[in-house]
Amino acid sequence: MVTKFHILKAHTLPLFTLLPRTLSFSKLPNFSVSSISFTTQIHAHNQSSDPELSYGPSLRKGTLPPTPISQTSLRTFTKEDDDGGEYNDDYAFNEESFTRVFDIAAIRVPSKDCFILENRLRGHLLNWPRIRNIARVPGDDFDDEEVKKLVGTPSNEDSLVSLDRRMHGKAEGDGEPLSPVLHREKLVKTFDSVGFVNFRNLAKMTRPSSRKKKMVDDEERSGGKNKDKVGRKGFSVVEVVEDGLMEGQDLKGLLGEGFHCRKWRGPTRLLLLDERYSKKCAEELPEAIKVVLKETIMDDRRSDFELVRCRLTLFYDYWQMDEILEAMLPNDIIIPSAFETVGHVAHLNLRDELLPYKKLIGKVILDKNKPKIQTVVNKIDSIQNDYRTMQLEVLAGNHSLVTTVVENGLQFQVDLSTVYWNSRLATERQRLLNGFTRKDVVCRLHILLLFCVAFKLLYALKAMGMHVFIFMATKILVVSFFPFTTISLIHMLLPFAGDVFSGVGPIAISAAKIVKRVYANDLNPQAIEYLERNCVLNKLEKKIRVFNMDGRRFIVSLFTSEKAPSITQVVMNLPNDAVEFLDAFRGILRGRTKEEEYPLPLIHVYGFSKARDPEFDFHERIRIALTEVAVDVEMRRVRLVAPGKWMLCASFILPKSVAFGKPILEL
Ligand SMILES: C[S@@+](CC[C@H](N)C(=O)[O-])C[C@H]1O[C@@H](n2cnc3c(N)ncnc32)[C@H](O)[C@@H]1O
Repeated sequence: MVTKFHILKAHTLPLFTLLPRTLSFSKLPNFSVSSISFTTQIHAHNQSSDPELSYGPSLRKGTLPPTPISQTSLRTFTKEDDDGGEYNDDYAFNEESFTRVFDIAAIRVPSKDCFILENRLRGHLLNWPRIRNIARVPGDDFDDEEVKKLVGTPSNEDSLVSLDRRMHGKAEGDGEPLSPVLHREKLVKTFDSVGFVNFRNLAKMTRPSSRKKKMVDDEERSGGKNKDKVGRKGFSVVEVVEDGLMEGQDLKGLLGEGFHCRKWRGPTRLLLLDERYSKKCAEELPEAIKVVLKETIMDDRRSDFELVRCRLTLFYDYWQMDEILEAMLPNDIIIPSAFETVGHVAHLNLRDELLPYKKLIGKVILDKNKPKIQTVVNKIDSIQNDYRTMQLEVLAGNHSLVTTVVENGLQFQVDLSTVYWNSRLATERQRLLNGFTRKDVVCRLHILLLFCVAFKLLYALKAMGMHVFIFMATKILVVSFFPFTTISLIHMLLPFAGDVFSGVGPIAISAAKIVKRVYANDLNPQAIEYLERNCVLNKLEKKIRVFNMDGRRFIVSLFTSEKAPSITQVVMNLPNDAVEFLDAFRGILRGRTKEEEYPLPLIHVYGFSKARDPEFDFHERIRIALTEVAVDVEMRRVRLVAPGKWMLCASFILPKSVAFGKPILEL
């Protein structure tokens, strides 16, 4: 899977500066340097001072928080070196420098009206991505003063304590019998885990849900750092700075003399207003807001509105990956545009100019894509070895490259450091396998159906005593199905497939869901290990036979065995070299009797071509490898792998003259 995260764009605004303060090199594996230390110093801007800045949240707007950046947020990464010793990969990554504070205005409304008003005022609300227009602040559900008034003024300190205890559900000890709920709560507190054995339902009711538990765990891990943050992921917080915006300018001006600004009573919510109204007083707010609020008051005389000034703080977690990277990387660098994901691994292919920032990029990608992404790697070199494995460097996260990929409903375990895997080929594999269904099963089922209908007809004719017709029908059957003799019938009922370069089995295992049996082979013993695991993982081990040998030898041994007549499809997915292996098919059926009855396999071979006419070029190479003048090939472009370099798939029925010809190979 490829994740796009940014349109290529060099940033132009000079408001940001990344100051690679110290670049201390001593022990990095390939550079003979070990640590790169950066401190980002990103200048926030007064949100309203630059009219050129567009609407919406931006790291280039807002202000920095008043408190100084703590040293604890400067993270140091420690990892093991090749000899098992630890070394510091020290680069300071300052998450707090991405905190931005925005001054905004809000209307405090009764909670019962908030959704209706949100709908009606939508065009005038903040409408920032991932920030809800309706905000909550601590204490917006209760008015303690009001509750105390209702209960009566407590006479002394003891009764105040008692009142407080009751308001917070701790009624025990003040003489009142416990309510059933409080009684249950008390029971829960006094039970240990053994006690739950006798009270299973109680345990179920009181045990925190796994989600809640996870949130608590996260809270503990962050050392309470997120405690004061609100929002879905704790990435933002809204605080009321000033009640009643601007001295003496309450909503009377906005809503007319009949409106009296009163202290808030009962549950309330904040409707965050458009950032353009942040400094506006009540009179300056648009007419539309005034009309809506007036109508609401007319409908319900108890409704109150209050214009308040708020502070909206957005933390590191709020900003998108591209915003953070754009802020951190120097202005003249184009930030990475995409990465591929393989299970929990994000796979980058960084350009040279990005290599000094690779760890920073890795960390941002990891932070912004957790928990799905657990590891970020960079491809070090182009694929050059026989097993087509990639050399990868772990940039961030855990160092395990063993991951599980789900493709077309099947699971594949892979170790990216030892086996080949390419998620980009998922669609191609599916397309190829759709062809399997059509040609091997559907078409064969049609023929079988025809057989059944014909025999049923014969039976009916016999029952009716129409012997002349039986004779004629039998004759037609024999003539029309003459080519389908015993071997052909086996072939029809048991279509088998061969995968010469199977890797960990994405094609072989998917094919096993369609055909009767698959013979899968790979030269890489590690790939074979994972192929076997994946067969079991997908409960298809009974339908797949696994081989670990050279492709040529595999082709020859497959077709010299008694399974040969059943092999209907052969896949050869090793685009760099597969075509060179086609010579193995020459003479594979030589010496077989009943030559004309032998069904010939459909071969799918992949290849690359940089030629001007890639199809012609690839066709030529196929003909040369088979030493055959005429081969009827169906050719398809799969994808452009590099500028001017196509990956192609050629499918053709193995020509009889090749299969029964003189072998080129002596294995
Ligand atoms: C491009 S990968 C394709 C794997 C698989 N079909 C897939 O789509 O993921 C090619 C595979 O061929 C294997 N291979 C390379 N040379 C081989 C050879 N001479 N004989 C058999 N397998 C070979 C490699 O180990 C690798 O797993």
